Amino acid sequence: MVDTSTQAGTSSYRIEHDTMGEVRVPVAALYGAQTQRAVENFPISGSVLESAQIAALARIKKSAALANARLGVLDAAIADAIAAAADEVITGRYDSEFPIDVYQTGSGTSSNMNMNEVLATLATRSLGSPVHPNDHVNASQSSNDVFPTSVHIAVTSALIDDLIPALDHLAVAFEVKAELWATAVKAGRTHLMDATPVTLGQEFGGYARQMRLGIERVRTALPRVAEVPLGGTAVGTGINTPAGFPQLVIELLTLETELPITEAIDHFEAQANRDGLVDASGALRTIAVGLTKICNDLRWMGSGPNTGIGELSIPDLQPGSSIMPGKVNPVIPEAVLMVCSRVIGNDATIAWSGASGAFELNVAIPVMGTALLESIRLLANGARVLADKTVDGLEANLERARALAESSPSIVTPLNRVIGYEAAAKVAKHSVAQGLTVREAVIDLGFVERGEVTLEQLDVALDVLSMTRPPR
Ligand SMILES: O=C(O)C[C@H](O)C(=O)O
Repeated sequence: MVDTSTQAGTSSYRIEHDTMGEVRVPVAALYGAQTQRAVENFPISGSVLESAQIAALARIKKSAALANARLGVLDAAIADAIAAAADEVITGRYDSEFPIDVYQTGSGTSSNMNMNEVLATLATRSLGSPVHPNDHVNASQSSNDVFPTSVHIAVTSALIDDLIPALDHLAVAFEVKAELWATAVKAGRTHLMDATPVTLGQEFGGYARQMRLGIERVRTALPRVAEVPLGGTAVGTGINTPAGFPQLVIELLTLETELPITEAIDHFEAQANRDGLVDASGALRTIAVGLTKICNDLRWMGSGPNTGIGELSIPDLQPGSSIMPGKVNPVIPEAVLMVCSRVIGNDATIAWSGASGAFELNVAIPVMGTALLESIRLLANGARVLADKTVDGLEANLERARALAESSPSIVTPLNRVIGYEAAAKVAKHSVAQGLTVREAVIDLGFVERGEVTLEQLDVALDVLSMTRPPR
């Protein structure tokens, strides 16, 4: 397809052809006419495909070339040249040859053709005879099965290799604190109002479990993300593939990626929607919702130093204010809160895009892939940063935490069973109104004098630590 002649005044370009005619392409580019058209058609976001997805596309092309050779569709030398070219692209050294905007054709055809053109150029060079982007590199394939498969592969890999280990790392950090603070009593709070006591260990154990459930949610979504449409070609029928192609190409792809990729059980389902991605994003949204709550808890507990709750000291990482000297802020929880905002926003994008299909094809796949890969990266990095730069270094202000627990009027609750709910409510209100402890308020209101409760009963009932361990 390459016309090596250059026109006067266009020496930095070469002329390429496609089925629509001639296109001027930068002289050194490995890509061809269709990529150049897409670059010019979609100057929208300035964001291109993630490197992980480019590598996944190249792995698919390599597996397809080898499968095609084995099934007699491609000459072995051409297939080997394509596979070798794909290996080079997988290293990332040619990422700049993939300049097409994410906001492009909804099937990802432009990016599929970009890969076909780059591999065709590299394979042509190494083979010394023409390798065609469509006839050879794209043989037995369509963008409609290849491009979504590349998203699913990149997402599967990122979930297994990045997100799950990062969430585990954060869960361990919470578990360490849960054990350390097993008896560190503090005020419970519901509706942001004083409630009965808990321990810091109980709260942090809850956070750890929340992260472990997040891992379970991701693991549950994984098999559906790893089920790929490759082999269905244009509409799921597998038109233009040799018999046995889907099974063989996916077997080779599994070896190539070392991921638990499986062939779609129903190629029409797998091609017509991207529910697996919507599902995975839902798991990420739940994790982001949980992390938002946890980061806010940490900020509240670390608020102060003098006018806040101050049960925790959050590690000082950097001066907080350009104007208020000595002020230090909870910068990591704030950063992670923004991560969560983005993940929740990306989930809305992914859900809406997931609905953007008709009949045999979804037509919002590039943005789904990019948003999902971004969410995974942000959550994985955010979880690690939160663990290493905040949770690990948290210190409990044990005396302050206990004093606040003891000052909660809700510690009157165990007295319900001794003096009744209504009398206990009077005690709670009296303690707040008069600035007394609950114990003092009980005595002040004459409950001991009247023999309605003994001092020994009071000591047992008002022990804040024992309130954190109700009999089971
Ligand atoms: O690019 C292709 O292989 C197919 C395209 O997405 C289409 O369905 O029109």
